[in-house]
Amino acid sequence: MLSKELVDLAVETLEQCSKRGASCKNILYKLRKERMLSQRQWKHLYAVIMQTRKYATLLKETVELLPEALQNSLYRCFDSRPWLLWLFLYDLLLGKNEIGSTVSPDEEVCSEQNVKLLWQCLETAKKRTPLTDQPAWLAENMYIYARVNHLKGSLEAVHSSLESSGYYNTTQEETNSSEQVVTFVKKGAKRKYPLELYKFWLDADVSSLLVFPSNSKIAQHFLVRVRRKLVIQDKASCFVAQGFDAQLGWKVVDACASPGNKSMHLISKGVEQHGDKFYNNPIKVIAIDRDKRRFDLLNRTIHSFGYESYIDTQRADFLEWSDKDCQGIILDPSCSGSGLFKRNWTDSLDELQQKETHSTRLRQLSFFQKKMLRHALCDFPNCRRVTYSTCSIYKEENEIVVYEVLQQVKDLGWKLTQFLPKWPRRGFTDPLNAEEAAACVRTDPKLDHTNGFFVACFERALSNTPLSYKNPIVFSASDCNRSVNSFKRKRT
Ligand SMILES: C[S@@+](CC[C@H](N)C(=O)[O-])C[C@H]1O[C@@H](n2cnc3c(N)ncnc32)[C@H](O)[C@@H]1O
Repeated sequence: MLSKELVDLAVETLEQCSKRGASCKNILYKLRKERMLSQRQWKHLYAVIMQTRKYATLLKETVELLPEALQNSLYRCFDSRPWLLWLFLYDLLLGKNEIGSTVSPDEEVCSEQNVKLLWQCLETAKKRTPLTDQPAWLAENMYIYARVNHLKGSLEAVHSSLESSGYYNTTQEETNSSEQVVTFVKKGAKRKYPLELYKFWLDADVSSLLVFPSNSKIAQHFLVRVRRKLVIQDKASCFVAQGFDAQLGWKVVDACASPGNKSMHLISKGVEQHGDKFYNNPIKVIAIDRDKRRFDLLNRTIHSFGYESYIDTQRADFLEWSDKDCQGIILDPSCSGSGLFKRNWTDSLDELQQKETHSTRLRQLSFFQKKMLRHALCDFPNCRRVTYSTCSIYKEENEIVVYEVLQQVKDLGWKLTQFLPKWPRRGFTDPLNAEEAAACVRTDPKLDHTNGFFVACFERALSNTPLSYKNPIVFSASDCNRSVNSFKRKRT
C-alpha cells in the first residue's frame, strides 16, 4: 500500500521528470538520498513511477475513448494534477489497485460501470498502439550516436580503441542472450557486464557516425570524456554538415551556433573528406550566438574539442551581421524543440486540456525564423548555399517558413536543392509543391530512431546574383511582431 505521503512524492517526481526533461532514473536516485527513504519504500516508488511513465500515453488514449461526459468528469476530478490522474489510472487498471482510497476521486466517476468502460477502452487503445510504438518505449530505447572527431583521430583508430576496451562492432539486428557477459577488472576486482551493452555499429546515412544501444555507457568512455575523439550527437543533427558539402577555402557563417555541434561537424567532415589538403586550404567557420550564457558554452565546447584554429566565435545578433565574403550559411535558429523526443514525449501528458498558448507561440517562432532566413538569403551577396534546419516537427516552423521566404528570394536566384537525396523521409507538400517538398528532409522519431528534425537547402549560381540587395521585410498579416525571446521555452 502506498501512503498518502508516498503518493504525493510519486506525483511530484513524475511532474519534475516531465518538466525538466531530465532522466527520471537520475531524479529517483537523488530522491533516495535526499528523502532518506527505506530501500523497500524507494523500490516501491521506483516501480510505480517507471510504470506510470511507461503507460501514461496509453492511459491518455484510453481516457480519450471514453464518452465525453465521463472524460470531462475525470478531468475535473484531477484538473490541476494530470500526473495524479495517470498514476491513479495505472494503479486501477494495470497495477495493484492500492492507491484508490488514498486518492479518493469522485465515487460516481469510479462506479463499477465506469471502471468496466475504462477496461474496454484500455483494450481498444492497446490494439491501436502496441507498447513498442508508445512514446515512452521509443524514448527509452532511442539509440545513442557518437561521431568521430576527425581533428583528433580517424574512424579506424577509434574502432580499434573501442575494441581494445571491450566494445565490438556488429550489425544493428544482432542481439545477444542475456546470459552472454564480458568481464572487466575494475577497481581491482573482476566484474561481469552484459555483452549486449558493448555492441556498436556504423550508421548507414551519416559517415563516421557510430551507433550504440540506448543503455550503452559510451557517454562515459574515455574517447568521449578525455580524448575527445568521439562526440555524442544525435543522428538527425548530423544531417546538416553531412549534406552541406562546403568546399575547401570556404568561409561559412553558423548563424545560431551554440553549443557548436554543427560548426564542429562541418570542420570534421572537411578533414574526413579532403585529408591533408584540408590543412593547406581549410574551411573556416564564423560561429555566432547572441546569448551570453550560450556564447560562453559555445567557447567552452570549441576549445575542449580543439576547434579554435578553424572556428572563430562571435557574440552577436545574426540579424545585424553581414559578411560579403562568406560562401555558406548554416541557419539553425531557436525553435519549439518539439522534435526532441526524449525531452518532449510527455508534453501532451502535462496538461489535461490543450491551451491556446501553443498556436500563439508557434506563430511568433515562425515569424522570427522567417526573418532570420530572409536575412541569410538577402544580405550576404556572395553566399551560394544556405541550410535552414529546426528540431521541430511543426509545418509552421518548417515547410511554411521555407515556402514564404522562397517566394521572396526567387528573384535573387535562390532555389531549393535536393538535400541528402538518398534519405527516404522528405518534406510535406502544401504550401510547398511536390518537387520543393521532395527537396527537403524530415526525420520521424517513431520511424528513424532519432529526434524529429527538418532541413532545407537553398542554393544559387553566383553569376546570376546581384552583389547587394536590400528589400523591406514583408510577411503575411498573421505574423506577429513580438520578440521570440519573450516566448522562450521554460526548459531552454
Ligand atoms: C537551436 S540552438 C542552435 C544549436 C546549434 N546550431 C548546434 O547544432 O549546436 C539556437 C541558438 O540560436 C541562438 N540565437 C537565437 N537568436 C539569435 C540571433 N538573432 N542571433 C544569434 N544567435 C541567436 C540561441 O541563443 C541558441 O543558442
